[in-house]
Amino acid sequence: MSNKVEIITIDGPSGVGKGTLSRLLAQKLDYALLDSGAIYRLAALYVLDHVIDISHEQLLYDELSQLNIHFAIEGNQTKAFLDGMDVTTRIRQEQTGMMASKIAKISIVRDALLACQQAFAQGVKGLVADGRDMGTVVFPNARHKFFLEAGSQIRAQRRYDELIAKGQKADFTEILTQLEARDHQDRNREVAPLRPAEDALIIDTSSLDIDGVFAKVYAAVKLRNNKQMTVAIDAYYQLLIKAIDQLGYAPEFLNAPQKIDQANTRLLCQTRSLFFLLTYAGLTNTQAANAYAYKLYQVMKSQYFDEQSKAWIKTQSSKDGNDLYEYAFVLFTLSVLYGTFKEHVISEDIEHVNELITQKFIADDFKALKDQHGVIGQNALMHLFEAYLGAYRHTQNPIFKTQAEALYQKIIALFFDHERSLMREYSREDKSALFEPGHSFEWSSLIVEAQALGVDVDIMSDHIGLYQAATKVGINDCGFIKPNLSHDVKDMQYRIWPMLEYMRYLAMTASYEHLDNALSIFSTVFLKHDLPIEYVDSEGAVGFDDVKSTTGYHLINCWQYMLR
Ligand SMILES: Nc1ncnc2c1ncn2[C@@H]1O[C@H](COP(=O)(O)OP(=O)(O)O)[C@@H](O)[C@H]1O
Ligand SMILES: Nc1ccn([C@H]2C[C@H](O)[C@@H](COP(=O)(O)OP(=O)(O)O)O2)c(=O)n1
Repeated sequence: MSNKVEIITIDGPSGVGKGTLSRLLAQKLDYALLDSGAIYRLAALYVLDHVIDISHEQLLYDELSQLNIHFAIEGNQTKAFLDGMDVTTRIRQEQTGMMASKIAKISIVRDALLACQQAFAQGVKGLVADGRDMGTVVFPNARHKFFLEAGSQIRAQRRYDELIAKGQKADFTEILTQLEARDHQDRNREVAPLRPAEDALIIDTSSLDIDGVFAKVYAAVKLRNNKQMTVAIDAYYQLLIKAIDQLGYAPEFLNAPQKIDQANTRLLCQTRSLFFLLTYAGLTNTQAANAYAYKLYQVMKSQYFDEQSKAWIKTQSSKDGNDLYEYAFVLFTLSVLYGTFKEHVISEDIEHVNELITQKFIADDFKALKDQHGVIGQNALMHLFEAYLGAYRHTQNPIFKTQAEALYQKIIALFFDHERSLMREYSREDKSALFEPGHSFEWSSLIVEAQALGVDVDIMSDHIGLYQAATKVGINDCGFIKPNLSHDVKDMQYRIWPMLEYMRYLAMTASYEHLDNALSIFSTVFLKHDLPIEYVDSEGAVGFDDVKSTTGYHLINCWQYMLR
């Protein structure tokens, strides 16, 4: 982001807690504070005091763009002044608020007050901006955007309690009616209506107290500024593009492309690297990353797509020979690619690979997989489910929603262990069945994502239960969440990807406290020289100091939710 001043925008309806939160944040971070509502209220008071005809737009613009206002901090109160007069109490009266909301609908008024609001970001190291359109209009490039929500009853109750606490008279019904009228006016106006910016984090404060809201927002700001993760992602990106420049495709071992063998050209590396590049480009606005992604797409297609039969074929086998796994990644990656480039040819590719998967695996109820392995890899089906979600998200084609729902039912029947509340690794009733916590974390995230997309995942919608069960396994059996590496665990149990999947779920569900903690463990254990390292042994030593192309997928997937 080009902005050097760190700007945090807090938008939302009346009584949701914007002002309270903004003050706390500004204090904690030692940033300046913009209460834009107060500016609209000062303008409203000016209009009321001078009996200005608000239908006379030119007059309104001339007067309001010259408004003589200032704020002064006295004790723990911010006082507002209009033409040198202290009007702190008067601007808080509801009739002033109502007039503020009324003039706020007029486009020319918003124009007149824009420069005055933006000026708050000058000459300060940081700014917390509280209002209705801070993230959408006034500071669209702000680094951190939040939108607070809460039901109108709750918000009216807060206002009521506030007035009673101040010893003032209050009528709940009247407060509620006025608040809803103002909400309606603010949300439905044509110019700069109250709505969350696309990149804002929406926080429902209904069941959170002030400390709870503050903790969430403060932690989210800290996470977004998490330098180590950002540095690791950038280092990974540099390594990846260097390898592509050298070889023309994505190799399996990014830091040792000399380890080239047949497997290095496999489809999977191309898809995951492509996903990394596209997501990286989206998050950092690096156009070159998109160009590399497109290049890999062409490599992938020239090597693995048969123009004559219009089929994706595998010319080289992956390590585990699990075709579906790779095809699922092709479908997933092509969907994200389509989301970026919107090319017809990519949507045709999506159709081809979807057709192939349906014919080769779904039509015979995965018999081909069973014959091949005796067991069905839960992981391959999970990635197919993920691919259907991605395809539905990026193409909006309802067929993928239907496919996702059908597959989900199938997977739950095959793999969900109701007793342990975990996903089993193998389909057969095998006593040695594995419970890989990393995959259960991935499942937890996928359920959250499916729910957000409106995909029916009712059969096992309890992602929290799944996450908790997986956390227990993760700590007790694998130990990867623990910072202390000296206790007795099997070698190679500290793997980077389950840790990243654990963190992705925490980021998706905004469990910031745990995430912050996990991140510090992650950066001390898994980052060496800023690069994400695959394995650490039970002594805490780096087992494999490889940087694998597959890690990029987990890394960027986690990061993208940390930034939301
Ligand atoms: N999360 C919360 N839980 C309970 N009360 C809150 C919360 N946030 C704010 N309040 C109280 O609600 C009232 C309105 O908050 P305020 O910050 O003025 O809202 P806004 O600026 O969005 O209109 C205040 O009395 C404040 O102390
Ligand atoms: N950025 C802003 C801030 C306030 N307004 C308008 C709409 C609001 O109803 C009024 C009063 O805002 P204020 O934030 O003081 O209101 P509350 O404290 O939330 O009740 O001003 C706006 O349109 N844009």
